[in-house]
Amino acid sequence: MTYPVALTIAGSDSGGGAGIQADLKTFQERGVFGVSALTAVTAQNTLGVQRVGMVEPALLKAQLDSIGADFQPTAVKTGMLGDSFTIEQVVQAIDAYSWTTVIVDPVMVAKGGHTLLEQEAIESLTQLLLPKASIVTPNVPEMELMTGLKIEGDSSARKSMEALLKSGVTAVILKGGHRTGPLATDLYLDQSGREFSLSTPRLATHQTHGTGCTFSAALTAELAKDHSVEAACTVAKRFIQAALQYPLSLGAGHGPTHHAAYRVYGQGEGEKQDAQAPILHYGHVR
Ligand SMILES: Nc1ncnc2c1ncn2[C@@H]1O[C@H](COP(=O)(O)OP(=O)(O)O)[C@@H](O)[C@H]1O
Ligand SMILES: Cc1ncc(COP(=O)(O)O)c(N)n1
Repeated sequence: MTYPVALTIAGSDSGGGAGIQADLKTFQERGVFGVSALTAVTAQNTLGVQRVGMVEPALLKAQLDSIGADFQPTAVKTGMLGDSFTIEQVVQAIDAYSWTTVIVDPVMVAKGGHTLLEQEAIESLTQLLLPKASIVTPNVPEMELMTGLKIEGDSSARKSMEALLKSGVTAVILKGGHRTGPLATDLYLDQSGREFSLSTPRLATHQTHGTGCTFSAALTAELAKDHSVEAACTVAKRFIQAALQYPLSLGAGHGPTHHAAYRVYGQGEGEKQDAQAPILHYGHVR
């Protein structure tokens, strides 16, 4: 059996908690070989983003072609894409190399408020990239920007998921980090009408830099190993919960999550049973 390969197409975070760095650390933790194509370089730390430079288009294309010519990634993840032109290039590579399992984390704004996707590129993302995607994993602000619908409760959350499915994406996971309440609940809905939710206790922490990248990278790794969508979502939720629960306390701002925590502190099995294991609910997303 060949070792599974996962590709991340994303920006570099010099602070190591988000972006390409979070993705590759997570891929390694989950036992897949990570390859990467950089879209942008950010000068960034736990205090914020100090500078952003896009990778020149020909160099991005060369990276995608190098990977496409020599590897067969069984899952591909996108993170920070920056602008419309980059999105178009990514779509071309998906077509050219027939990458079929594509997870889109629609990164738009960093936790510190810095814009990571031009406003005008949101339309390219929903119209060009989402029709090629297996799963899109927006947080609440990203969902509101993509659909133009305000999310105030569970019924508006569900409506916005239905609206986003019209883009042609196979499945939507609406992440619950930006909502309130005792549980951090992620909602899943797909084109076939299958739905479930994953809940864990909401942790009181500011060490949340890169949560979205880490969650979607864990999801991508599990799908690269050909695990079912449901099993992959469950592992991703456990992985991010452990990463938030056992912080490293690095930096003076929004610190990174602990990418090794799931392996080191518990995987919700046997003796290592994790009290924070997610509650999986099937049926109607309220
Ligand atoms: N305080 C928290 N406690 C527990 N889980 C959280 C917390 N914040 C975020 N999560 C989880 O982390 C993952 C990423 O969600 P979110 O923070 O909304 O994404 P993003 O980084 O894109 O804003 C989701 O599974 C979400 O439920
Ligand atoms: C290169 C890069 N990609 C993604 C994020 C989003 O992560 P977060 O929302 O936690 O700031 C980021 N800050 N930097």
